[in-house]
Amino acid sequence: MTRLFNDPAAFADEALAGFVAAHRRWVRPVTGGVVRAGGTPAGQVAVVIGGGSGHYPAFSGLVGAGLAHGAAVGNVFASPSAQQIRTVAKAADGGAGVLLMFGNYAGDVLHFGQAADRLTAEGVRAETFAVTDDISSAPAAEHTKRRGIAGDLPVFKAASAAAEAGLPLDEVIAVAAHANARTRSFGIAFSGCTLPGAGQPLFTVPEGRMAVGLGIHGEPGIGEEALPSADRAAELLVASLLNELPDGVDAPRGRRAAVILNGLGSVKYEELFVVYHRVAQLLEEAGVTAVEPEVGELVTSFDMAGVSLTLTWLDERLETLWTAPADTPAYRKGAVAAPTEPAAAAEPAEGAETEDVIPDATPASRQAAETAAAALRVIAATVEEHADALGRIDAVAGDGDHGIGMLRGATAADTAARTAHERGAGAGTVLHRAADAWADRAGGTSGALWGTILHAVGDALGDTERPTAATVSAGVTRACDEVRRIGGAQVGDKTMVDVLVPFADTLAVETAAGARTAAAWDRAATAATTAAAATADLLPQMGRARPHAEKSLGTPDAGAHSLALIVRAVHGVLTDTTGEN
Ligand SMILES: Nc1ncnc2c1ncn2[C@@H]1O[C@H](COP(=O)(O)OP(=O)(O)O)[C@@H](O)[C@H]1O
Ligand SMILES: O=C(COP(=O)(O)O)[C@@H](O)CO
Repeated sequence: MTRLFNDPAAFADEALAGFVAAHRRWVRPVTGGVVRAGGTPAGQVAVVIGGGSGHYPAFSGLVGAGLAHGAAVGNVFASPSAQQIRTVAKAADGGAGVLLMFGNYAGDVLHFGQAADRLTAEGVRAETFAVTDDISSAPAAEHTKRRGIAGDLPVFKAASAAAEAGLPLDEVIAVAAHANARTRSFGIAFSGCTLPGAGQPLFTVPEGRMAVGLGIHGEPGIGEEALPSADRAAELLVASLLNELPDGVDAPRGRRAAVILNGLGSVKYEELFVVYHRVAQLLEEAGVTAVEPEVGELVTSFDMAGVSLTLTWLDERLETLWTAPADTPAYRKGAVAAPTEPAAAAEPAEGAETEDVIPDATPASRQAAETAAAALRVIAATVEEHADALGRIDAVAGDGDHGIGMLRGATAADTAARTAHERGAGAGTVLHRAADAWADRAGGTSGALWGTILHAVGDALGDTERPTAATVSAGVTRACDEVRRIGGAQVGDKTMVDVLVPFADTLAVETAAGARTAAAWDRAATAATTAAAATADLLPQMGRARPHAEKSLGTPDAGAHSLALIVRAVHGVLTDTTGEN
């Protein structure tokens, strides 16, 4: 249970403010997160890590000499937005490029990828790297689909130490890839976490049982077993990792490994030590030398009761990087060198980058903008009405935050759309402003995808022409193509794509047959509703729910369901404002 909070929606922001107040020796706040208080030494590659809140000390607690140069901090269990990541990276850039590092989650992949694109376009060389250490989240043959859990730390540390040693960006990336390929984690859980303000945990484990193969967002385990003794738990963890050695490590005997026994939030340190006692014995029996082991809370999940074991199979180079000094709020070892001259702080003052000019629009487009703004109003109201239910659907096999994220995004989009409309914007600009606000405020997978959808429709509508059924349909088709392109999901993967495709296709068919906008939209929305319900029979192949595929059978996909609710509600606006049907 998370007991101490004010407004649950403000929890992540308030926690970050308190963290900064307590750790000014190491960090300074910037828009979207924190950077090292002393800045990045000039000419050094900056490693910017990030992810959702709720995992402390990941990610802000790992910023400091020898470790990250900055951290982008998202809302609870949601990736930071591309805009947040961009501003943190610009503030951290020391002139030698930026490596953006994160755990492999759909939202993080989308937002960090978009941030890298924007940074590159602005002249800052930026690359991304996703950590994939959790062996329970996909088979070895599909290791690129694996999640990042406590293995984040040794991979971040290897890359950061390489940057600190003055290596150029390409070599820092190669170090990250090598460390990641040699890092494996496996975990067990005894109870789920309760998000601030939530009445119940994201999952429960029956008395006397444990979940095997935990996630760090309250995702239920992939299996369940009888609760073991501490020694049995240690045996399961060690055996699971020794069972899957990385390429280049033929046998454990004679090897050296960085070892992390990680508590997820409410397992006491003494319990961890009891488990580690047996872990250390087992590794020794297997002939593995544990190098500077860490036993404690390094990547958490609020109050989740669980523990994971991480091994990074070291070679000489990785051992040097693992044992290199570090000095951060939550992780310290050795003595770090005195800071060298930092690069000049590069964060632009908020709002100072470009003057906020609303592009010219024709009267016809400004009139259409009224409909667009009204649609955003209805979307926000619809999401608000269904937010709790969306969270419950998402909690079945995901992280339970779909309602929260959608509400943050839709509310921000509504405000941005209304403001732009009041300032005389055309339909395209209203939708672009709404898109940016949604993605920036919500973060997470759905934030990135809804930002993409609204942007694509805005592109099609523009600020000049009076939108027709054909331009609206073209915009929706474009949105559908873009979502498939950036997310990589296909129909049948149990995502919002299962609804977006029939919605776009029906709209196109009806429009080509001569239907007016509202009538075509009505039939497309009906197809969307049917398709959303049908996702209940699918097994998820993408996103957070994938490792828990069986659990999600019988429940529709959260993002598919919210999309269907939204397009149905928007039909009311089209009917009301155009009088068509
Ligand atoms: N690769 C993808 N392509 C399209 N949609 C996706 C993809 N991955 C996840 N989704 C959609 O995102 C929804 C979850 O959104 P959100 O709650 O923001 O997720 P998360 O908490 O995992 O970031 C899923 O229900 C699914 O519809
Ligand atoms: O949950 C996180 C990010 O993934 P999403 O896909 O945006 O939910 C975050 O807590 C870990 O980075």
